[in-house]
Amino acid sequence: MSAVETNFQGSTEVPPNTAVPSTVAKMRGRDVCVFYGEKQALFDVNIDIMEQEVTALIGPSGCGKSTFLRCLNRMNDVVDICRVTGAITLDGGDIYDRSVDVVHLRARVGMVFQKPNPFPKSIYENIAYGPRIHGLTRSKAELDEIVETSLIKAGLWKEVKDRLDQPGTGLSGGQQQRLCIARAVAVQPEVILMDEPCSALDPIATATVEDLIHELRENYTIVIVTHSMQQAARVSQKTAFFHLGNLVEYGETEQIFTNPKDERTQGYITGRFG
Ligand SMILES: Nc1ncnc2c1ncn2[C@@H]1O[C@H](COP(=O)(O)OP(=O)(O)OP(=O)(O)O)[C@@H](O)[C@H]1O
Repeated sequence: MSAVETNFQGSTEVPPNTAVPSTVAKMRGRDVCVFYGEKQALFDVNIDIMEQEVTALIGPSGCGKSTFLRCLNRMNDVVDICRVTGAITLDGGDIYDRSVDVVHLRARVGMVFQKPNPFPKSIYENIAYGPRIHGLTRSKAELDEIVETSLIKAGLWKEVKDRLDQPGTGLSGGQQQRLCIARAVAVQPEVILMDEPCSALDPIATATVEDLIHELRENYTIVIVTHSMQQAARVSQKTAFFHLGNLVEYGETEQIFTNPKDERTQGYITGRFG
C-alpha cells in the first residue's frame, strides 16, 4: 500500500483552515522516479493532490521537493539530463503522454518562482502577454478585463490601477511577486505551483502573499514548496514530507505537524535535522 493510501485512511480531523475537505484528486503521481543522468533524485513517489486545497512540500535541502514540483508541469523537460518515469495525471489524463501540448499543460498548471521575475515590460503587458499568446481574448476590452480581474485576484489592483503602463520591475519585491501570481492567474490555470514564493520577501510581504494563497485556494489547486514549516502549517491543508528523494509521509497538515507517524518526519519538524 502506498504512503498516500495509508495516510488518507488516517486522521478524520479537519485542520482549522479547511472549510470543506476536498475529496477529488486533481493531480496524481504514481511511482514517480526522477533521474538526473545516473543520479536518482526521486524514488517511487505516490501522491494525490486534492482539488482546491493547498499542498505543501517540505523537507531538507536537496530532498527533491522542487524536482517533484517541476514534474507537475513538465518544467523538468527543459533539463536535458532529466528523466521522469512513472505516471503523473491531471484530471486523470497522463501529462507525459506524447499527445500532450506542453504549452497548453503549463497554462493549466501555472508556476510562480522563488524570485519574482516580472518581464521587463509594463505592469499591463506582464499580465496581458499570456492571455494574448494563448488566444484567450478577442478584443482589447476583453484583455483589459482579464488584466483587471487578474490583478484583483492577486490583491494588487488597488495599488497599481493608476500606473498600469509603468514597468513591472519598478514595483516592490512583494508587489512583483503578486504581479507574477496575477500573471499566472491570467491564463486561467487550474493548478498553481509555487516554488518558495516568499523566500525573497520581507515578513509583511510574506504575510500578504500567504493571505493571497489562502484566498486563491477557493478557485485553484495549489502546490507550494516551502522551507518554512510555519508557512506550511499556516497555508496548507495537506503536507508532504520528502527526505532523500522519498515521500516519507503525506497527510492532513495538522496531523503531520502534531502527530507524525514516521520518525524522520518527527525529526524534521522538531528541528533535529534539516
Ligand atoms: N538540474 C539538475 N541537474 C542535476 N542534479 C540536479 C538538478 N536539479 C536538482 N538536482 C539534484 O536533485 C536532488 C534534488 O534537488 P531539488 O532541487 O529537487 O531539492 P529540493 O528539496 O528542492 O532542495 P532545496 O530545498 O535546496 O531547493 C539534489 O541532489 C540536487 O542536487
